[in-house]
Amino acid sequence: MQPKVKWSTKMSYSSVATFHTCAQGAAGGEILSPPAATRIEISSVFQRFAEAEVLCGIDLEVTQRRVAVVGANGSGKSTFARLLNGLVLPSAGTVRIDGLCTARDTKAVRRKVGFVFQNPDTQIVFPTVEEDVAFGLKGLKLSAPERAARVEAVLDHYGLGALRGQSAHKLSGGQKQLLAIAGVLITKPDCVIFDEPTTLLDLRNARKVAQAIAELPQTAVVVTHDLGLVAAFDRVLVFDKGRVVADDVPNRALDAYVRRMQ
Ligand SMILES: Nc1ncnc2c1ncn2[C@@H]1O[C@H](COP(=O)(O)OP(=O)(O)OP(=O)(O)O)[C@@H](O)[C@H]1O
Repeated sequence: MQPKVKWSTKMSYSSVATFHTCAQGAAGGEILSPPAATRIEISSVFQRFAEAEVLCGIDLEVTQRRVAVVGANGSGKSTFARLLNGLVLPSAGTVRIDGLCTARDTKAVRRKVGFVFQNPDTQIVFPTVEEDVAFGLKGLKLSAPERAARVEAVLDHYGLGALRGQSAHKLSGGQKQLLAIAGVLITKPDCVIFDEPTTLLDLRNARKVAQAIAELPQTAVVVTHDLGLVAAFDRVLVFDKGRVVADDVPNRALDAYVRRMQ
């Protein structure tokens, strides 16, 4: 049985001086209100790979903006994260994002939900910083000035403006992670999934990425082993052996996790 918690919708992020706001301004649109929080509905989800049952009957409704997923190695966290934008489709059950079914409406879900991988090298595909970040706009119907404005806004926001002509693969680990985040956010997804975004980073770069996540106006679901990262989140899900074994505000959920790991 998963613990039942009555959640209130609240916004824990403080900064609204975000790329989202900047880019809309740069592109000539309205600024002001952040997007509504994304509704994630997961009903009776099982995930099997060959004989292995990796997720065993997950039922969740998520409407908070900052949600962390923690748990032991191999407990199913990344698989869960991949379900949220249709990278993995459930063996049984349904995943809905703002009413869209990941199995049936996969393309629309992918447009809505961005995914930042643990290792930015897997996400960086173009030679220069500017080309790489602009790639996400390829499928969108934008005019050349709109494209240029979005690229400039996102590069400036993540401190990459001066590096725009540089080889993306020559960036530092932290700069690469920020580039990977920029490459996802330039498409303005409603929700962003991060799979262990700070694992490969030193303290300074981990802090930069944590700040980038904290500033997002969108919903963010973050898989992490970095418990400090999630202290100010709205909700923490603790996974163990494919099940959600605690689902609570950070201090209570993290206490439950630490007790399990002893
Ligand atoms: N595509 C796949 N095919 C087969 N098995 C898989 C696949 N993806 C994940 N698994 C298995 O599912 C289990 C859960 O993996 P997952 O990556 O979701 O765990 P995790 O909690 O994110 O682990 P970690 O903290 O180590 O990153 C593991 O045993 C893994 O080997």
